[in-house]
Amino acid sequence: MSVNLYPAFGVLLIDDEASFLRSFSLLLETAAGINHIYTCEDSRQAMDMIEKHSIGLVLLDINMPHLSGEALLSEIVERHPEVHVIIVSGLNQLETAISCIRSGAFDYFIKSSEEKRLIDGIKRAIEMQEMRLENQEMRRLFFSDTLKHPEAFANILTQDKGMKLVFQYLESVSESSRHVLITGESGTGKEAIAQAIHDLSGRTGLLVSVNVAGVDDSFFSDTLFGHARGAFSGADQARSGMVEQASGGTLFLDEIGDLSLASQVKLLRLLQEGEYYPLGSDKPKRLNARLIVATHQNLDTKQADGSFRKDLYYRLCTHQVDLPALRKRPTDIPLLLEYFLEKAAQELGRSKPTVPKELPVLLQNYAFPGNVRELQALCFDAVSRHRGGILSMAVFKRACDNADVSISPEAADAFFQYPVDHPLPTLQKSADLLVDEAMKRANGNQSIAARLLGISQPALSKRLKSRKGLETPSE
Ligand SMILES: Nc1ncnc2c1ncn2[C@@H]1O[C@H](COP(=O)(O)OP(=O)(O)OP(=O)(O)O)[C@@H](O)[C@H]1O
Repeated sequence: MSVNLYPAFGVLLIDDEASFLRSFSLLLETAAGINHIYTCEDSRQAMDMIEKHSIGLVLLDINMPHLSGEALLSEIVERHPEVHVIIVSGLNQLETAISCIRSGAFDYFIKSSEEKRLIDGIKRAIEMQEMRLENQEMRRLFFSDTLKHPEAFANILTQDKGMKLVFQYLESVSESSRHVLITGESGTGKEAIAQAIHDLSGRTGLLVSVNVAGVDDSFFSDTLFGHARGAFSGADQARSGMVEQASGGTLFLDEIGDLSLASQVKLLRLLQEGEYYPLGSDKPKRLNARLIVATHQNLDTKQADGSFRKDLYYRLCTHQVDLPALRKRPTDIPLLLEYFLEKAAQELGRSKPTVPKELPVLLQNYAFPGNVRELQALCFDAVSRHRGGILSMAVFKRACDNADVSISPEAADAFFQYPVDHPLPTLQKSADLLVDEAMKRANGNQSIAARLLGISQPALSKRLKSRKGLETPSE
């Protein structure tokens, strides 16, 4: 069975004491889940190992025969400045520590250091190295404008630049062990993106999804952490929680913005400690899953009104993507329309209907509060009612007619930002400007423009004709 390696790069332990190498490896694996480890007893072979095994972090002893730790440190810094080196030495000498740090060591610990301090220092170095690699990957993707694994996004159709940047960003952080926060309105594809992140990560475990909206605190603990036998009346059997089921894989917590404050504390503790206790058990278990969380809520507002913990937010937001609403990516609408009509036709065992050419234009002027999910549902509804010939627009028009067309305060503010030093346009002029804008948005289609303006098509046609008459120069 293949095992997930953490971190993605190799960690090389160099020490001439074989027994120390064994116990140190064991400590790194049990206390920090680090299992991508190489060991080296003869410091003369270290440079070859660094090159052969894509080493990103070296944990180096100082006192060694043949080639001392200080000499090796200088060589690593010169030939592989990208590799972080932490000195883990039996020597408790301030001078040596200062000299190593000056020569380029990332940190210095003595072997008898408190275990937690040592592990925290090593984790810090791993995080820094992961961040450096992510930045490097992001730069590469930014300049090449290509994806290494487009297949991971095969189910997320888009030709929107913003979405493509999201894909590139996710590819560059895919191998990181750090958590990802996905925000975006309902139906924008957050769950589909979580699946893509999991596929890209190469993790061999499962993607386990839990919707935490409306879940009370004890149900949350039981669902995530599981319980021991006899933990409460009715717990006849021990049951593993979702954290364990996602071990070696990804745990996806959807609707995290709706999590109760009591459960937020538990989630924070899980992330801080990296371990948890099943209900009724005093044996801790390690968190061995990557966490992805998603919400359609505005977490800034929720932090401001005290309903979402700031410390939890900071833990979750190391990697964050915000998915644009469908109305903000109008070029995706024709693409998704074709895709969902085809899919609906296949599932309903029919041939795909012909799309009237004004349908994409109509939909590009609709706000889509339910985003991609809503478009998908409309397509299925339209195909199921279709009786041959050109697809009727009735289903889509009904959705547009039911839309809330009230202007939001922000839109109203933007609309009335008319420079105070300009004279106001007359009512007639304003109406003409509105008509022009509607015709532009409707791609010249009068019936769609009339809908946008809330008037009938003949009324719009009359208005346009009378304007033409006025514009014709008199002889
Ligand atoms: N770009 C896309 N291409 C194809 N299908 C998509 C795309 N985006 C979303 N979908 C589909 O739309 C539906 C809704 O997507 P998804 O469940 O991922 O949204 P969500 O943001 O998680 O919604 P919610 O906030 O309500 O949980 C799914 O069936 C998904 O497969």
